Formats: sequence, structure tokens, C-alpha cells
Amino acid sequence: MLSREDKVSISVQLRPIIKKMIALVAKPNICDMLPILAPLDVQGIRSKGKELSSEVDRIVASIIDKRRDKDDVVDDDDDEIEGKRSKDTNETKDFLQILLELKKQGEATSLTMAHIKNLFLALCKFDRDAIAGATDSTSINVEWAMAELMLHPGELRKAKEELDQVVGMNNIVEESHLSKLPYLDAVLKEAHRLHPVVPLLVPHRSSADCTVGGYTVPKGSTVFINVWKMHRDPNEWENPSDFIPERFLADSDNHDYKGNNFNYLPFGSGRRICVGIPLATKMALYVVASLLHSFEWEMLRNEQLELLDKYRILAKIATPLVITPTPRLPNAELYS
Ligand code: HEM
Repeated sequence: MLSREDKVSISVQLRPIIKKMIALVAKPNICDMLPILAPLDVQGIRSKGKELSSEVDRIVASIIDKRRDKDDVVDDDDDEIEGKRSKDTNETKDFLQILLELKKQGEATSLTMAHIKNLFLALCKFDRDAIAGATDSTSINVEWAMAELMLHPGELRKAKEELDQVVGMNNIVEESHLSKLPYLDAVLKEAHRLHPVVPLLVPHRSSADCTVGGYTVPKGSTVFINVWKMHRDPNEWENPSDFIPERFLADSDNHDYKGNNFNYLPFGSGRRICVGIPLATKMALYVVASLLHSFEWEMLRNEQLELLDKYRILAKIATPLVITPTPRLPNAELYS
């Protein structure tokens, strides 16, 4: 999707700023509790946010400008690209190049430079390699699931038995196996329940006055949805603090990731539900399945695993999981 060169630029320049933005958004903001103070920006969060956001804009613009220069773009107008031509027409085009070429077609498309900048930024978000580390939600889910399995040898054994049956010992996990692993899928769902990666979702705004649970929520309020608490509500979940993947086997339709069951919303719900669900869930299942099927895992001796979280929009495990692998499959060639 993005060229190697762009990925490096994004990684070096954008990643630190995006990390700062995430830390800033996660910072408790007194104005969220007392909106009357919002215009004063008492903690300087809004002004710092604007500063970081113009920095992102500047970097994206410079990456695009560099590409236009490289591709021998003649820019007649500050905001218009004309006469752009790729020198090597056989070269595989990446997404940015295609956008710039479309823009060149002028009236044939209504693309503006602002559209290209925003699409490029959206692409950076989707390109896991480019800003991995800043948006590592899937790997956080994998780490929680592995940590829970290390603490629950019975559930670990069941997951491995399922893998051995479906994949066999003379094979490695392939994408085609994933739909045949209901137990492991339930393990990941249970990890999402106990450890939702985005525990307060992203802030929403009420579009009309409404009443929720007897409380009036005026139009325009910033609304945080405490999914962490909902996922542990004893009125909805039996033994809510226990790791029990089986609860997702009994009624898997009612506990999918689509956000229709309001007791279980690890990816949010409604119009702004996470668009990455198919990718995130398949990736996590594939990674955990491969790790469990190909290796035995052991915690370091005397290691005490504590499942406390560290919250900065995303809730990571506070003490990173350190476990050591040993090969499990009889055929060494499967590891090459
Ligand atoms: C375990 C992995 C992930 C989790 C737990 C997660 C969770 C979420 C949550 C909770 C939201 C906000 C939904 C709401 O407030 O209602 C969201 C939004 C979003 N996610 Fe994810 N996500 C994950 C992976 C991904 C991936 C892999 C991508 C991209 C391929 C992605 C792209 C997005 C986008 C673009 C939005 C904004 C959607 C919108 O506002 O319309 N996410 N995600």
C-alpha cells in the first residue's frame, strides 16, 4: 500500500508524535468533567493537541511534496498538481502515487490535496508496519490471551488439543484452519472480555438530549462508555472475574464482535464501530494459534504473572509477559 521509503519516513517522523498524541488524549482532562471550563483549556491539552496535529500535517505534507518532486511533478499552483508523470511506467505504483496521478487528471476526479493528505494519513493508520508500536491493539490482545493461558493450564491444554486435531503435528497453522478453531476463538473473545484493549472506547458525543439509566445526558455531551466495567458486570456475567472461554461457546451468535449485544463491546458498536474487526480478529487468532501449535511455552522460573493493566487509551498488561518457547513439532523443516 505504501512504499518502503514512505514507511520509513512515517516510522521515524510520525510515530513519536502519534505516541505523544495518544498520551495526551489519555491524560485525564478536567474539562471533560466540568465542560464549563473547556474554553479556558486549563491544562493546555487542546493547545498542545493543535500543536501536535499541525506537526502531523507538516510531516505528511513534506512526505507528499518529496514524492511529487521525485516523480518529477510540475506544480503550477500551490494547491494543484499538473503534468505529473512517473518516470518509470513499469514501476509498481503504490497508493500515494495513484492518488497523485488521479489528482493530476483534474476535472475527471474531484480529489483535492486535502483529500490526498487525509487519505494518506488514514492509510498510515491502516498500515500496521508503518506505525506499529503506536497502534498495537492486536498485539495487546494476543499478549493478554497468552498471559491468561499461561495462568490457566486446563484451558491451554484444550486449545492445544483442538489445534492438534485440526492442524495435526505435521503441518503448520494456515488461514484455512482458523474457522475450525471455535475453542481458541472463544479464548480470544474471553481475553477481550476481561481485558478490553480500548476500555473506554473512544469518546463519543450525544447528538440529542437523552436519558440513560435515569440520568439526563444533554445534547453535545462527551460520552465515555466504560466497556471494562460492562464486561465484568455480575448481573450479566456469571463469575465475571474468572477466565472461562466456554461461556462464548454456549451462545456464540449472541457474543460476536458486531456490537449488537450491549454487554460485550470490545470493538465498540453502531456507526463508529471499529472497521478493523475482520483483520484484527483473524490476525490475533492466527498468531495465537501458530504460537501454541508450534511451540511449548514456559514462564521463567520464579516468575509471578500479575494481570494488572496500564491504561493509556489502550490497556496493556502492566508487566510485559516473558515466556520462553521450545519447538513442539517433530519435523524441524516446518520451522524453516
Ligand atoms: C484488537 C484490535 C482492535 C481493537 C480492540 C479495536 C477497537 C476499536 C474501538 C473500541 C474503536 C472505537 C469504536 C467505538 O467507539 O464505538 C475502534 C475504532 C477504529 N478502529 Fe479499531 N480496534 C482494533 C484493531 C483495528 C485495526 C487492525 C484497524 C485497521 C485495520 C482498526 C481501525 C479502526 C478505525 C479506522 C476506527 C475508527 C472507526 C470510526 O470512527 O468510524 N482497528 N477500534
